[in-house]
Amino acid sequence: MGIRTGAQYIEGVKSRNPEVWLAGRRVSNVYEEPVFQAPIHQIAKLYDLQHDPKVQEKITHVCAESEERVSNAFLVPKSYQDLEARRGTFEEFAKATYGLMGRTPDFLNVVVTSMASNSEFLDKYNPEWGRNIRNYYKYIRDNDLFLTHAIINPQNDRSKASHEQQDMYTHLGAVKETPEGLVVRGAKMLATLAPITDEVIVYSFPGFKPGDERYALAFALPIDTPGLRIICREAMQDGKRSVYDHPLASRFEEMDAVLVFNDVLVPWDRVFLYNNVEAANLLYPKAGIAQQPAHQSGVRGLIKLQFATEVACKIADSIGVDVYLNVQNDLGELVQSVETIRALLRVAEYEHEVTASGEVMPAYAPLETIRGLLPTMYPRAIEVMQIIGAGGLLMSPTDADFENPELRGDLDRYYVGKEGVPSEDRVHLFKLAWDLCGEAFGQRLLQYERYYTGDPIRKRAIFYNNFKRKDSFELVEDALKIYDTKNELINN
Ligand SMILES: Cc1cc2nc3c(=O)[nH]c(=O)nc-3n(C[C@H](O)[C@H](O)[C@H](O)COP(=O)(O)OP(=O)(O)OC[C@H]3O[C@@H](n4cnc5c(N)ncnc54)[C@H](O)[C@@H]3O)c2cc1C
Ligand SMILES: O=C(O)Cc1ccc(O)c(O)c1
Repeated sequence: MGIRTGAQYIEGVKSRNPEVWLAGRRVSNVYEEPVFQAPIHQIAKLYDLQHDPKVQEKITHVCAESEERVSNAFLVPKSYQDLEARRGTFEEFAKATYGLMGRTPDFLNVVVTSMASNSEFLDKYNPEWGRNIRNYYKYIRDNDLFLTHAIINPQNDRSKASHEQQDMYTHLGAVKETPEGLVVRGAKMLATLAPITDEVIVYSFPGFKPGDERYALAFALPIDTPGLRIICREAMQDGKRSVYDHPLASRFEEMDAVLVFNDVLVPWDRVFLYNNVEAANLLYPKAGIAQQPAHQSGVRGLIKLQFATEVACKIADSIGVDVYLNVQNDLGELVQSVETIRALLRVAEYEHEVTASGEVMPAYAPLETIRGLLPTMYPRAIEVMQIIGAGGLLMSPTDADFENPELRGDLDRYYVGKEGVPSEDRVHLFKLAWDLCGEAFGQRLLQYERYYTGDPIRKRAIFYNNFKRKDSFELVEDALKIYDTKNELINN
């Protein structure tokens, strides 16, 4: 089949009835659920983009193996040009959502592509695992599927390993083997967009300890698999809020969910790893998922930071405060943050690494630096927006107020911005800013930037330890050598 249209994606959503729970009730029809309507249509828009003649060549290619047109997210990069082509897809998808939706289909499509192309290390443990992930890659590529993922254990007692939790199946684990497959029980988080996806993939970041064997697993399933329960967090919009009052929150909310597996059968051909602590700990570093998906995260994060920066600049300009040095300093800092991430992305692409099989990956150090910096740069952009918007963020009336002729005169007079900025435009802009920096919707976007890639503190510590292990510290070594006054080496 190759690239799907938005209508085909929606047909898929309508054809399924996953067990979704929202605010205490079972959602009877995911497509008709007001909370999911806008995000479904945002995702559909991305599928339609793949058919838009203006960008089709930029974001898709004809796959040599299937001879069908597929997303560039399914490309196994072999050159810098392939990285550029893949970046094209990430960029167009992120621009269409202002970088606010992190788990658009391209993200997990890259994860699975990378797992499949680097799956050989699994053969040593079980040749079926590598074969299964390679077949799964072809399946999602050829059917252009949209996946969610759940890789974190629920937050119960983080000071204890999975096998030390109060209940053996609080964390998702294997219960038994059957001729048809593996039966799994327990919970995983935090499956973003789960209710409106086609499939779920489960794997883990490293950290398994001996004794954790039953929890060391990776697999994928259709999202409506019997026994799989999706428990949504509280929605941040009800699907009925005005687009004028909430220009972003009304459209771009990504639902997050805990997945509960009630003795779910995973067919053997969908098991990628099982009962093996060593293999599970190697999955993240060996299967390229530390690097290939971070390319998507970096491009998307750049566009989100750029968007927040533009919003901060526009609100400052609309009320004439960007004539002040302190405001220019804050806004200049945000523009420099954008430039920093942009430069790091280019370095990651230019200084790409080539694996033994010839696969090209963006370079680790600049990608990891992006991952280290965005969790503070994005919250800082939000803080600057709050500081510049100040009380204005809290004086916005609603579109209903603008529609009331009794009030309209006052609104036009007292909510006006600097010359040339009518009140309705100024209020609209401040509402856009409030969605980002005040609403629960915006707080989630901030929390996402802090944690989408794992705990930023531990990630930076790993980065430092890798640096220390590999760097030869030759500048310091050289400076410690003893030279005489003519700069001749006396003592090595
Ligand atoms: C908006 C959002 C969307 C997400 N979407 C997804 C998704 O689609 N799929 C998915 O699988 N995951 C998703 N995640 C989850 C994300 O991967 C985790 O939030 C992230 O890995 C951090 O784990 P945690 O939240 O369990 O925090 P924890 O690991 O519980 O950390 C909590 C705090 O304790 C500290 N801490 C915990 N353990 C240690 C330790 N061993 N040493 C030192 N300090 C420690 C941390 O520094 C942190 O401050 C999402 C998260 C957010 C916020
Ligand atoms: O670290 C990144 O930037 C991207 C990334 C890769 C794999 C994951 O499972 C994940 O949640 C996030």
